[in-house]
Amino acid sequence: LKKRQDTSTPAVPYQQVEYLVNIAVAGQKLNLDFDTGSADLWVFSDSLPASSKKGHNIYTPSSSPSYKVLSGHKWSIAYADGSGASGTVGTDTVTIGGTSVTNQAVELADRISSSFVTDGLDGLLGLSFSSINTVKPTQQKTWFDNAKASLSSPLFAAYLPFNANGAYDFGYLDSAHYSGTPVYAPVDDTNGFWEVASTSYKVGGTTHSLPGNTGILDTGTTLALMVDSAVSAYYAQVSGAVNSRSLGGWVFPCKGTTLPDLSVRLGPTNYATIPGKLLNFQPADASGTQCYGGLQSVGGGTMNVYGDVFFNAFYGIFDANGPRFGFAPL
Ligand SMILES: N[C@H]1[C@H](O)[C@@H](N2CCC[C@H]2CO)[C@@H]2OC[C@H]1O2
Repeated sequence: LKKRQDTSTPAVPYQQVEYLVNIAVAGQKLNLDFDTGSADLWVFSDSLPASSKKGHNIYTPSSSPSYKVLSGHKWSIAYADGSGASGTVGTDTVTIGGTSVTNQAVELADRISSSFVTDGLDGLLGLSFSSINTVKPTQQKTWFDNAKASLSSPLFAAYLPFNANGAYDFGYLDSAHYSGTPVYAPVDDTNGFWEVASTSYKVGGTTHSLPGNTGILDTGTTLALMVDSAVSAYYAQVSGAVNSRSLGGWVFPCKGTTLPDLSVRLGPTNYATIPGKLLNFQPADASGTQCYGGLQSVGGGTMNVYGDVFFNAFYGIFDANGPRFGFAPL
């Protein structure tokens, strides 16, 4: 984090697990999932049932002198993966790296869906545009929106290398986190996402067009999710690949498969090439004969989702000036 007075503070340390980042809400340390695909900052709170709280860091507003209730305010969020949470709202001081935001809306979960109990996270920190924040009756701003004026540049970057510790850099680009020169694509924030045009892709030496398609850059999504025509064209290059209903998506033989690279167009000019080796997500079954692809179907529509498998190959720069999205190989 670099603030205007340029005090140099370490990049925010973060753990590989769910790309969690340890932050302080009024001095209470929590592991939050930094999510560029949503705009709510919510935490496990002491109003959750004991069974849900097991194994989690819990934010207790009663022990925070700076906490204030945002009376009459509620939130409720449903995510694309079917999970969800809801509760009440307050404000407190939220510090990430060296930057503190006072009066940050902190959404207290009094209900969470089951997947959150077993996940290693204590909540989410939304980094999309505040226009999709779910707090009612008065919509609230993201931590980045509140912090950006005090950062040396109104930007943050995601460094999420495969199987290694990473970082979120707020206010500056860390040259140790990427190679070459970043290229940029204009962002359309109409839907509240870091959304760019994504009108073609390349696989196996062929360029395929995706008329009218876009892509959102979403650190909270694990895989790359594309429209069916692209997913089919990709796995047509992989012998033995099948779209398995029982295994929940496209799988292929773990042994003997060399996956092709996937190049996706971001913006009017540039392609980002995800190496095939990053597109083998994990064994799909206990026997380990079938492997589950890192590229899966987004279902319907024309909005592709570039999740963590993208960031395993590229430093992602989320720049409010524009807004624009930049990327450079790790
Ligand atoms: N932006 C994403 C969000 O981050 C995801 N999850 C929601 C709750 C935890 C988090 C990680 O599993 C979910 O999948 C796609 C979209 O919604």
